[in-house]
This record gives sequence, structure tokens and C-alpha cells, in this order.
Amino acid sequence: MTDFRQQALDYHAKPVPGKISIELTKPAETSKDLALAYSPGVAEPVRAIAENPDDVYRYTAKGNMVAVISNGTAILGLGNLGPLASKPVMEGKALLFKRFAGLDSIDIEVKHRTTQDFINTVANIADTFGGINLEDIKAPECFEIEQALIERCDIPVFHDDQHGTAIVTAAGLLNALEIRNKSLEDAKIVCMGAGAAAIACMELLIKCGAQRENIYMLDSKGVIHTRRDDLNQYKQLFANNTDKRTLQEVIEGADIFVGVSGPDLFGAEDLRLMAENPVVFACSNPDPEIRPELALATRSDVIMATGRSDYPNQVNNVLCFPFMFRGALDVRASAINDEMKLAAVEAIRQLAKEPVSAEVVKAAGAEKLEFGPEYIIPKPIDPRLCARVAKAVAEAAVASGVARIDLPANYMQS
Ligand SMILES: NC(=O)C1=CN([C@@H]2O[C@H](COP(=O)(O)OP(=O)(O)OC[C@H]3O[C@@H](n4cnc5c(N)ncnc54)[C@H](OP(=O)(O)O)[C@@H]3O)[C@@H](O)[C@H]2O)C=CC1
Ligand SMILES: CC(=O)C(=O)O
Ligand SMILES: [Mg+2]
Repeated sequence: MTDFRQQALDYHAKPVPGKISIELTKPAETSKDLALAYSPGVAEPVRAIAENPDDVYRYTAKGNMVAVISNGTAILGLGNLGPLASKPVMEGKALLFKRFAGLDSIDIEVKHRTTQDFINTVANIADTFGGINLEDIKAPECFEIEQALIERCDIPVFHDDQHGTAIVTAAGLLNALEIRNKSLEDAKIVCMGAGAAAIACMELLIKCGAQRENIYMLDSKGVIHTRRDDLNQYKQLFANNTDKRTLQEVIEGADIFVGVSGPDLFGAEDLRLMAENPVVFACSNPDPEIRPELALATRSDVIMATGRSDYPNQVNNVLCFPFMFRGALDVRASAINDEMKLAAVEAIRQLAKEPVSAEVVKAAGAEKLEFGPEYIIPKPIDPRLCARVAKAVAEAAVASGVARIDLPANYMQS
């Protein structure tokens, strides 16, 4: 067993199994404490909430609580390994919610027969939480699930692999292109993968200025083109009217490669075919479509990013989802809309251009972090992310009319 593998297993096993626990926020030492916390005192908030449902935010933990919900059908890039095996990832997302945004979070792994069963299960428990983060649910079911839950729930429902990934990818790409003096409007883009992350990333890039006809998307059967008759409705939106059928054909002259598919699917020969100063986001986890070592040995002009913490330029939805929910919950947003997503893109992107503190540089294990090819996007450990992204998101929620309360006074002013 490799040293790192054993370290990862030990980290999860010791000193207690798993990564999260629940702690109390009120004293529960004396009989008086218990009389307030439980019977008879607990009856008072029960009556208050029955009379005025909004009081649930006043008297319970709902307003600071996010459920991380999965069925384990697309666990990272490991595939459909089922709900139980997805639990370490979901506990990991809960850890990140708490660590980076102070949000309480609990993982829920759902075993189900039909898509409708899954939707019903989540919709029926949704009132417990302030928000629902859907995670690692494969396409195309994820699209139907998210849409149905958005319609049935009055709290934010956000499929992280779609929109969290898309927001961070857009922020990173816009910065990478700026560094290379290229524009998204003119960029030729190859997207490997046509699932949850891929479809959402490309849709958001189009909202940021990319041209749909400049996007070549591939699934496990090759290029998605207009003559294929095996495309679901989501892939059809990316069917390119082209004679090109293979990765090698579409990658020639491409400015951008986005990989949200699986490990080692993009080779050195493919990278050599790209345009000058290419941008490669190999985002599959844990193993990227191409290793940074190989990419950088193949071409010195490449801007390279992965989804991993152990290389420069981590393009990973952790840069978004904790702060997206922080902002949304703090103004009790009923949903997460495009205005909030675009506000997050801009906030993440602009922070990368500011000087970084010595503590963050040290914690990142870097010698320096300055806006450029090896630092296109902030580090998740940068404490300014929470304030910047949550504030931008909360303000956008208020401006776009989905907030149910105003921004708290002096919100996120440090
Ligand atoms: N860095 C980050 O923040 C994130 C990274 N990801 C990564 O993206 C990947 C996909 O996740 P997600 O979208 O949720 O999963 P989905 O299951 O929804 O999609 C997977 C897609 O990959 C495609 N694919 C599989 N093999 C190949 C291949 N050989 N060539 C081209 N395409 C292929 C599938 O094709 P088909 O449709 O034919 O089955 C499918 O379209 C994972 O590796 C995941 O770790 C995801 C979210 C966030
Ligand atoms: C990062 C993430 O959510 C994924 O790889 O699925
Ligand atoms: Mg995921």
C-alpha cells in the first residue's frame, strides 16, 4: 500500500471514524437547562413555529444548515459506486462547508429505485434545511432531479457538480485568457465530457461570452455532432454541425481544453495539436485527464489547472459552494439564480488579482502567489474568499428579488 493511500485511510479512520460530528450550541448541564432545551421549554418554540413558520429560522438551526445529498451515481471521476461509497465525499463536502463558511452541514446518502423516488425523498425532508447541495449525481438524471426540486422546494437547491464547477471554471478561464490576451468570444473550446459538469460549464461559458458554435463537446462515443441520433436533450444543445469525429480532429487549433470526464483521456499528442498558449483545465478527480507534469513537459506555453489541491491552479467547486450557500442563506434566498452565479464568477476572478498574504502563501506550500500562469484563481484557504463571494452572492440575491430578508448590517465587512 502506498504511503499516501495509507495516510488517507488513517486520516479517515483515526482518532474517530469519519470527518464530522455534531456539537451543542446551548448549555445542557443542569435540570434547568434540560427543562429549557427539552420538556417543557421546547414546547414554546414549537407553538411559535406552528403559528408563524418563519420563526423556524429564529428558534432552530435550519437557517445555517445545508444538506449534502447524493445517490453516489457519479462519485468524483470514480463512477457509479452507489450511495454508501459516496459517504466519505459527502462528509468531505460537509467538512468544507464548516471549515470555509461556518455552515453546519450533514450528508445524506439516498438509496432509491426511480428518479422520482429520489426526488420525493429529498423534497419530503427539504424543510429541515436552509439549503440543499446535490452532489455526485450523474447526468442526465441530475438535470431532471435539480429542476424538480427547485420547483418543489422554497430553499436554494444547487447541484454543485453542475454550477459550482461551472462558476469556478468560468472564473479561472476568464483569468487565464486575460493573462494570454485572448478573448472568450473568439476562443475555440474543446470540452471532454458531456455530463453534469460539462453541460453546466459550457452553458455558463456561453453566458460569459463564448460562442456555442466554437464549442466541441465529446462524450464516451466521441464528438457530439448534428448527425448523431443517440443524444439526450442536453447533449443535443451542443451538437456541432461538423464533419469532425475524433478528439484529434477537434483539438487541432483549440485555445481551451476543459476535461470533466475521466483520468488520462488527454495525451501529449493531443496537447501538441492545440493553438499557441493553450489553456488546459483537466478537472477530473482524483486523476486528471492529463497530469500537469506531462502537460508542462510537452509544452511550456500551456496554462494548466486541475481539480486537485496538490498542484497550482486548483479549479474545484470548493472555491464556490461554501460561499454561494453562505450568501444565499444569509439573505434567506428562495433560489440560486444566474445573477448570483455570475456575481460569484466575478468575485472569485477578481480576488485572484489581489496580493496574497504571507500566511496563505505559506499554507499553500508555495514560494509566491502572484496573478499569472501559475496563479489564475484564489486558493481555497484564502480567508477573503468567504467575505467576497458570499457578499457578492447575497447582494445579487437582493437585487434580483429572490432574497427574503435584507443584507444584515455591515454584512461581511472585516
Ligand atoms: N474539479 C471539479 O470541481 C469537478 C470535477 N468534476 C469531474 O468531472 C468528471 C465528470 O463528473 P460529472 O459530470 O459529475 O459526471 P457525469 O457522470 O455526469 O458525466 C461524465 C461524463 O464523462 C463522459 N466520459 C466518460 N468517459 C469518457 C471518454 N472516454 N471520453 C469522453 N467522455 C467520457 C461521459 O460520457 P457519456 O455521456 O457517453 O457517458 C459523461 O458525459 C469527474 O471526473 C469529476 O471528478 C466534476 C465536478 C467538479
Ligand atoms: C470536486 C467534485 O465535486 C467532483 O469531482 O465531483
Ligand atoms: Mg462532485
